[in-house]
Amino acid sequence: MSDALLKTRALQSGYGKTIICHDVTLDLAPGEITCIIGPNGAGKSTLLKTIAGVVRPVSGSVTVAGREIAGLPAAQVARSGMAYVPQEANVFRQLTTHENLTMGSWGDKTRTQEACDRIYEMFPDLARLRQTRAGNLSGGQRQMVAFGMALMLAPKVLLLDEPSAGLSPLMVGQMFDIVQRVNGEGVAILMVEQNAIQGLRIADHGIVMAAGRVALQDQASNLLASKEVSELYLGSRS
Ligand SMILES: Nc1ncnc2c1ncn2[C@@H]1O[C@H](COP(=O)(O)OP(=O)(O)OP(=O)(O)O)[C@@H](O)[C@H]1O
Repeated sequence: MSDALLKTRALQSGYGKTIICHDVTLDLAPGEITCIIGPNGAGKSTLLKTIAGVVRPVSGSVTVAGREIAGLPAAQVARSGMAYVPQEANVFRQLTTHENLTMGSWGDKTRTQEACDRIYEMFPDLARLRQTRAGNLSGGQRQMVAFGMALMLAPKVLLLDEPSAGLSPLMVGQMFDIVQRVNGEGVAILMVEQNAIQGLRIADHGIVMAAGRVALQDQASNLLASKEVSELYLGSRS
């Protein structure tokens, strides 16, 4: 796919001398959702961190809109139009919701306020909790603050590491609705999800990672329909 917004080519990365991600090649087209699934320890989070610039690649390439970003520091990666929501340690606990949202903003008060208003409209809970310290929020609410912080950057590509982790079943549904809404506004999303069935249901494409490699990639609907994928990775559907 030559018109992909985000591409990785033969990407390798890991920690110290240990290579975790091997030869990862993937494309994310504009406006699409791709969901990465796979067993614990498969290297899904490491892959996302590598694309985000948090873990340095050993070799290979990452481009956003044709611009090479592999090996750039995370702050420069953010300027490429890509935002990353990590799974943990993703907010400043001493700061309020509102302070978290506005801390990375660009100084123009009107634009910052407009961006905040959009986030508060999307996450009514955050509007209600705007003066609450993030440390006093639930895990799910903190996840929403982190999501909001990423959206303040008006990204073209959003990397989400397990957006539904730790959420109640009701909030999982809400979170996936929000992911779809953000995508509906034209943001391409690469998302890691343990909640594989729900993640694939809202995705265009799916990637199965196993032992640090892309084991399978296909349209999400094909992965959902596949007996092999279902038996190995999706668990019970009941
Ligand atoms: N900071 C680190 N230093 C060293 N090894 C790490 C580090 N983070 C992860 N690993 C190792 O890398 C491997 C892949 O971990 P990773 O978190 O990327 O997998 P994952 O597919 O996201 O798993 P999960 O679904 O459990 O979150 C694991 O063996 C893990 O122990």
